[in-house]
Amino acid sequence: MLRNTAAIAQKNTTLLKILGSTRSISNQPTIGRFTGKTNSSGTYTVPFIEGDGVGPEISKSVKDIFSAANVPIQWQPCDVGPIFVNGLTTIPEPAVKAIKESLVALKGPLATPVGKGHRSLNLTLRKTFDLFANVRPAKSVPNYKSTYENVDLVLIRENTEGEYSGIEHIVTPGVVQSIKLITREASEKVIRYAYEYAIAVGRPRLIVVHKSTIQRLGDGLFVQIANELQSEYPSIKLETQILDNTVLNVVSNPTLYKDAVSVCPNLYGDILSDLNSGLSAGSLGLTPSANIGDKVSIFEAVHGSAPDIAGQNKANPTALLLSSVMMLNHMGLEEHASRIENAVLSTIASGPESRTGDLGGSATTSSFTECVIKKL
Ligand SMILES: NC(=O)C1=CN([C@@H]2O[C@H](COP(=O)(O)OP(=O)(O)OC[C@H]3O[C@@H](n4cnc5c(N)ncnc54)[C@H](O)[C@@H]3O)[C@@H](O)[C@H]2O)C=CC1
Ligand SMILES: O=C(O)CCC(=O)C(=O)O
Repeated sequence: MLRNTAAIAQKNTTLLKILGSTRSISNQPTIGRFTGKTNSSGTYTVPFIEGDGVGPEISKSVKDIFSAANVPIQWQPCDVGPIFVNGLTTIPEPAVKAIKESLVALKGPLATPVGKGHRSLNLTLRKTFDLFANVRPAKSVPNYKSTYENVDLVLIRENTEGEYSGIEHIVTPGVVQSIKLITREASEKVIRYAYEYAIAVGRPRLIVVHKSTIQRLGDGLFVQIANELQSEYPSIKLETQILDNTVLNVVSNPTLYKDAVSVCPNLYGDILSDLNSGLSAGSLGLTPSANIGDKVSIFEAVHGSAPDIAGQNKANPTALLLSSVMMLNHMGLEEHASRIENAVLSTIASGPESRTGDLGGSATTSSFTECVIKKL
């Protein structure tokens, strides 16, 4: 057993030398730490919401790789099909109970009907468990050339309110009001988390991205709170940047953000993180994310259900795999995390025949998965 662990560690060190430093962060901020326990057989139970569209295909990839890597996790299928209570979209009680017990879950993409039916289940999950911070790292992959090189961006998005509050009404026919809600409570939670995250990962700058020149009260409060908290985090340099400026800077030279963590209100974060994915890989297929709450955290790819390629064995499972790697680090299973992460990255690094179509390769979801398993 010891010899095995030593061999794995040696293999990991060698791979890390080839691939550069690890992408997902094993140093955890002090807020939102995992407190779950293993069951009597030494494994963790983790609810798995496989999701819609490409969800089941990429979820199978994660399950096959975890099984081959002997990760001490027992998946629990988790159905979040919507239930309406007093006209509001809610998550079924068994799913809520399972996630509250496990304190962690992995989630595939969930599709949202446009303009009718249930409200977004993604947002409902974030609200139900108060997952106030959405961490979205976007990093270039070694040996995979895309338009930009050496991209290494970390964005933290407010995750429970802002433009996603869902407070809308018709004032009079032809006039609609959508409310962007910004509260001190939610803003303080995400900004404090962002400071702590910057310390944990050793990035000396925190950049608050905002548009308080126009949204003077809402974004103004967000910026004000960042300024107020600064004295508690003297090792972190706080900067404020207007959103349009950030967009220009990041597409002109993403390396300007290499030593920074950015934090912003909800919708800006949604859009900027897709931009960051485009800069790091030219595809959404690589970008993971963590939805962090004080007790519960849910890990998911940044991308959606990709209906255009669903059911065709074409989807890139990397974003969900790297989300699962973030989850393993969060749970303190760092060795398993780096083993899977290195196998995934070295598969992509091996060349076009082992990459999926979104990265210009010829691999299918399942052949990519087989390749990762061989590299474990
Ligand atoms: N967190 C979540 O579960 C999210 C769910 N959605 C939902 O997903 C549905 C589709 O949304 P879209 O706007 O089409 O965005 P999308 O992210 O599903 O797709 C955008 C483009 O990226 C490609 N793509 C996405 N994931 C990929 C992967 N793993 N491998 C290869 N290519 C990939 C798609 O083929 C498509 O061309 C909608 O119902 C939306 O509400 C959207 C974003 C996030
Ligand atoms: O729930 C949705 O349909 C989209 C959610 C979203 O924008 C996100 O996950 O970033």
